[in-house]
Amino acid sequence: MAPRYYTVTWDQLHRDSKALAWRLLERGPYKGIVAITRGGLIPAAIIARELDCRLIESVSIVTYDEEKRGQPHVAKAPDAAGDGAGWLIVDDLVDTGTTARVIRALLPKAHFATVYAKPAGKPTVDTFITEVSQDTWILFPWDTEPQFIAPIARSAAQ
Ligand SMILES: O=P(O)(O)OC[C@H]1O[C@H](OP(=O)(O)OP(=O)(O)O)[C@H](O)[C@@H]1O
Ligand SMILES: Nc1nc2[nH]cnc2c(=O)[nH]1
Ligand SMILES: [Mg+2]
Repeated sequence: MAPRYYTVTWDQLHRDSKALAWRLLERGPYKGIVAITRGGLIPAAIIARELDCRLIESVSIVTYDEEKRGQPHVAKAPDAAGDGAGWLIVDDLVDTGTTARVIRALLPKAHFATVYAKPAGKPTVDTFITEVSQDTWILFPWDTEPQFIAPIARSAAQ
């Protein structure tokens, strides 16, 4: 079945990431933030700014090639962060929870937060802001660009 799409604009991503920062504030302070590249980098930057956190670590877990899911592969493990105690992990979303399970194995004591969550991934995340259905594919601002769309009257006539 073709997925439905949920398009997230820069403004919306900024607003949703700030909402996540508000929720995370009461659980802090954190020793630092671990951003899961690449999707977690922008939310992590916004959250780091709001939580006044300057220590940012990155982990690269590659699970998808566009919309096709493969075996998760750790392209870069965390250099610092130990077992994750006192650290905050940030990603843009959880879908199946595959990436989350890999990061949890690497940093079992960290707090894991995402901006968006789908039902299958929800049990793997500690804090998130917006839930979308499992058959929805989230399109981030970096996945899209504005383009010409024909007037409704013209496209309806075809
Ligand atoms: O819960 P899951 O089913 O594992 O899916 C969620 C992960 O998939 C996407 O990353 P992706 O592997 O596409 O890499 P990217 O962040 O570099 O685009 C997204 O940024 C999450 O990290
Ligand atoms: N952009 C994007 N990447 C994903 N990786 C896993 N699920 C998704 C999704 O819904 N949107
Ligand atoms: Mg990712």
